[in-house]
Amino acid sequence: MLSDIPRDALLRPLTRNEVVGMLVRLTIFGAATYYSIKWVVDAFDPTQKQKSQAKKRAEQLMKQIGVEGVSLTEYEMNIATHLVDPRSIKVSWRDVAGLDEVISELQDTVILPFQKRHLFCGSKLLQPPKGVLLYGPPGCGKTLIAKATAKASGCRFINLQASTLTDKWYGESQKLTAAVFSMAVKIQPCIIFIDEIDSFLRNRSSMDHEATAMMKAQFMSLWDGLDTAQNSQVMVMGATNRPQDVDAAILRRMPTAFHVGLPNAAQREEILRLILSGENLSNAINLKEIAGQTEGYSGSDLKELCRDAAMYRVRDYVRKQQMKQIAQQFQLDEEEEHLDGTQLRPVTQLDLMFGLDKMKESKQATVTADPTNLREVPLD
Ligand SMILES: Nc1ncnc2c1ncn2[C@@H]1O[C@H](COP(=O)(O)OP(=O)(O)OP(=O)(O)O)[C@@H](O)[C@H]1O
Repeated sequence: MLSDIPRDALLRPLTRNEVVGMLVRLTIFGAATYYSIKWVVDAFDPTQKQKSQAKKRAEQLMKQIGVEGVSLTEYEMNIATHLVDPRSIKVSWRDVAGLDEVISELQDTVILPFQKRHLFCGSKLLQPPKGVLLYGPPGCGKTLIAKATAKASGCRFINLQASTLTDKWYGESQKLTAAVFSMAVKIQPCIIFIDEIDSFLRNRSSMDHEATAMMKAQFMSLWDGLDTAQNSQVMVMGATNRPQDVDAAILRRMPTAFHVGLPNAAQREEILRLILSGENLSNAINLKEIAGQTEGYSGSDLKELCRDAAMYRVRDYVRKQQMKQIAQQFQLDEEEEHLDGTQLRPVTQLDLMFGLDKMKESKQATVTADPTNLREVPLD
């Protein structure tokens, strides 16, 4: 084919127009190749749908919490799906009973530095902690406190599940870990909350997978980076039932630790009062008596007890309605006229006692199955 072109034409230098034309053709060809390859890769990527859903959700959440004009990487977008809008959190301090001391300390050490930033700027001694640990047995209010803290501080809140970082391909975990911190800095003030931090940052051992060990080391170094950035308003808040399983190096990074222990009798009474507030209670209710008989119960146990107690009157109501229908069938409705009401009867002391008995039985079964479940674990 080249032989058909006159020799002169091949040897003469290209004109300006020809060079421009060639460059344009090359650019179009390059762009077409790039987009075709991208389209094929995207079409065969099984996580593509997930990624675009995550992007949409992240954008929506960012808009909701009032972050605009911040551009996020693909990995930061993924982390952004775990953002919580403090205004959408229903829990406030009023929903936490019997933990006044913890709340007051949290207000001083965590919330104040976020809210009154100017008072903490001048002094190195007054720098807010970069890590806070809530520890204690299950069901005693750690998550409740974390949520109320986020609400009260007005900070952006990343509710990070360990699996978000760990259940990933090799290399992805490290990128996501980096994204947690870079995104938190972009949207600060921000609290990174990690529930069950022991499962994520547990004692390092020689058995650790290389990727896990690297991810932990990276997490710590990024965390330390927050310290050097004096003005950063990012805090890691961890919660655990098993502080003894958390890596010692991680515990050192959370010098401010709050023990959220099993409630004593007075605290149990407060929790019961809070849980039952708003319920229709009989005048003869004696919460002190129930509190006295629930030694070793967590707030969550007490809630379950009250739920059971409240259910007895629903069952009573349904049973009486059924009796009424049967009576009507036998034309006995005059006698059963008083059952016509649609109101539930008040919760009585007897209901609570029944609830307590049921709870005792189920606790007995749990203790037999796993005695370590209900034991309180000290920090050191
Ligand atoms: N101090 C409390 N005041 C009011 N309610 C409480 C309190 N403690 C626990 N509860 C009730 O128990 C439920 C469970 O509490 P929460 O999830 O905060 O416990 P937790 O300590 O985080 O438990 P886990 O370690 O199992 O995650 C709460 O939703 C709340 O209804």
